[in-house]
Amino acid sequence: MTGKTLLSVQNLTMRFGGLTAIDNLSLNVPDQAITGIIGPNGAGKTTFFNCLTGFYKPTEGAVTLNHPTKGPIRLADLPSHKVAQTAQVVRTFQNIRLFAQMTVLENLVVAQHNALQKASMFSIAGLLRLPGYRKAADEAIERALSWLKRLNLMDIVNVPAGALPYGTQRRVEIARALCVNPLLLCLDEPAAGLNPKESAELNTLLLHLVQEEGVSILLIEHDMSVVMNVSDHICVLNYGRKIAEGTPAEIRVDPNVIKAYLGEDEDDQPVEKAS
Ligand SMILES: Nc1ncnc2c1ncn2[C@@H]1O[C@H](COP(=O)(O)OP(=O)(O)OP(=O)(O)O)[C@@H](O)[C@H]1O
Repeated sequence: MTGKTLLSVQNLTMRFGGLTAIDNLSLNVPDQAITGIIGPNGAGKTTFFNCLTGFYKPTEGAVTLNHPTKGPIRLADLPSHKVAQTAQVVRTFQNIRLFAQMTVLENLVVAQHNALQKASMFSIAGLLRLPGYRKAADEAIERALSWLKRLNLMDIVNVPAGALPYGTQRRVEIARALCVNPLLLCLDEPAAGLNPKESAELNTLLLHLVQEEGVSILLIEHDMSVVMNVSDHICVLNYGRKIAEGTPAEIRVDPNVIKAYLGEDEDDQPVEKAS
């Protein structure tokens, strides 16, 4: 952790008609750390990500990314495709969104379409394969291979994504998001569908990304074996409101959290897996 705040959320509210999905949320997301976002189903976690990444325009409030070289960027001022490019805030989704028929490498290169499109001058240079476009295409492949190496995925470079085991597909999704060079990586339930061994491997990967690669992570997760083991800081939402914030040790014993989430009826309990 650098002690700096990477993302400031101030009085964020998102309403859908009469339903308040995010209710006056304020939160400081630390730089080079993992911040867990937990809460029962419908608490507003994914809506929060949708507000960050420009998919929704918040009803009220502001989210500011404190960019190390560009200064403060108000995310709501950017069109959604610029949030990744300019503010370097990148997300993954609850359900896997890889192109199943494409190889792992192709999936990672396609993710860099913004840079390639710019270099193609929106088709002419690309069609003629002019040097500027070729350079951008080579760099996209190099960047993809570099992340695949760092994430130990080189043995599946040419395998169609759809043929991979579920846990590996999740890893490829994270590699693909990293190709966009995020400062803040927003992961929406990356442990969903993973077995305990895969969850433990995910923990190692997330800690590596923060400690060795300098990425900051916002992590929505129901799997407590992941969120409690890797988070530096946790924010708990319930009905769109922040009901607690603190270290994993503080959150585990917080009476409001136990009542609203951790201590629910057996059927609704978040997944506690041995790691
Ligand atoms: N586009 C939308 N239109 C109307 N209501 C919405 C919309 N998106 C989300 N909601 C509602 O906002 C509330 C919060 O939903 P959200 O998906 O953010 O919760 P969540 O905490 O991510 O839940 P889960 O853990 O089940 O993924 C829910 O009541 C949901 O039905």
